[in-house]
Amino acid sequence: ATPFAGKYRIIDFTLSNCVNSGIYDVGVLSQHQPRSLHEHIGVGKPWDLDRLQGGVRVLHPFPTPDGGGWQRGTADAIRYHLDVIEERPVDYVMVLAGDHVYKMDYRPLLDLHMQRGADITLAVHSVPPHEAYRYGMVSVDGEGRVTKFEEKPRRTSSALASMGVYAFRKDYLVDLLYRDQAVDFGSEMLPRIVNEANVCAYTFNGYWADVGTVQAYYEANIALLAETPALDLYDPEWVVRTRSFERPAAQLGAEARIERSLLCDGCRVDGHVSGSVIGTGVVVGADAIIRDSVIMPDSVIEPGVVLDNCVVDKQVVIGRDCRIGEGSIGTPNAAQPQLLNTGLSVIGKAARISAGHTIGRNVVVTARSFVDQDLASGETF
Ligand SMILES: Nc1ncnc2c1ncn2[C@@H]1O[C@H](COP(=O)(O)OP(=O)(O)O[C@H]2O[C@H](CO)[C@@H](O)[C@H](O)[C@H]2O)[C@@H](O)[C@H]1O
Repeated sequence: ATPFAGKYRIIDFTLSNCVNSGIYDVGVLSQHQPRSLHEHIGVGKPWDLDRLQGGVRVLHPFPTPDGGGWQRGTADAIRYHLDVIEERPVDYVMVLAGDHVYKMDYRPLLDLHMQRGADITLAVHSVPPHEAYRYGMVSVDGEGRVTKFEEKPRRTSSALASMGVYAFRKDYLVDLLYRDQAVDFGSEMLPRIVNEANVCAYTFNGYWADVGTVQAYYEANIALLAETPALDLYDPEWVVRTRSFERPAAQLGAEARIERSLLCDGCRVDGHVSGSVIGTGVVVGADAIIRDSVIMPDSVIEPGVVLDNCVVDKQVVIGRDCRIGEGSIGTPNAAQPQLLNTGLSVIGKAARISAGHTIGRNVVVTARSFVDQDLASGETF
């Protein structure tokens, strides 16, 4: 449910792909902090998923008599709710990641899956060699059959990443989850079952970003500011739907300057914004400067603040004249290895930073904290 591109949530992309592909029966598996996901999805109205038959439902983990209650991976999460799948009169089930930004019609993938009579069809996307360590890497024979699956290899000769988008024959999925107690598709099941099952690959060439790290999240937001972004959010043929609240138009003061940025409804800007994504309802005070940053909805940047290379979560207040994102880019953040050397500073949800402080790069301020001091590059507060 993390905001993306100022007015969307990341889950909107997958839900919109479903309905734009004619899939109207969707379960959303949640685990961590499900409340905002629940509030966002509600009964599914924005996606036309508020239905008596099918529609969308959020599926939680629950305690079981044998001590279960916490899903240990993607396969385990589906095993918990297997009865929901079993009771459906369908032949095919798609399993989709919820933290990806992409516009994909799943129908050609399903067509291929049916034509080939596959047990599983994996959507694959080419990635550069230095990113292979983040993905399940797939080798495919001349007929499109997956011959090898290596989860997050250090080295590989394959350039095709599994997108974490799977089509299953329902009977195969149900049987697999009963007989195989592995908890994760990518790290445990797929490397094994490519040898015994009919696993096919479907190549997707469109824009696709797994935004599961802060760096990838930031880059995917900033990529929207290109003259012709790879991800077109203005395409009337593929509308990305979201739950939006009625907000007044964005308002710019007499001294405001905005360049190469996205500005959402309900904003009030009096300062200078460049190369940034400014979410719904954000306030940018006079003489504030925001550069190359992502500001999520309803945060307040008070007058005179300077922000560089920041990701600011929702409902944050940054007090007057603070300077964030200064100093050496290379100072590593020991507690947050994924931020190492990215140079980004991250301010967590509803944090308060009192006036006049200087905060360096690679800094993480955790959600709801109150910062009343300077923070050097690489610190976590
Ligand atoms: N217990 C749980 N309950 C509900 N949802 C859960 C869950 N555990 C994970 N998920 C969701 O499943 C998706 C993928 O999960 P992970 O983050 O564990 O895998 P990762 O992205 O590292 O690799 C995976 O995705 C990449 C593509 O991004 C593939 O290349 C790789 O093979 C594959 O393992 C995410 O949307 C995540 O939120």
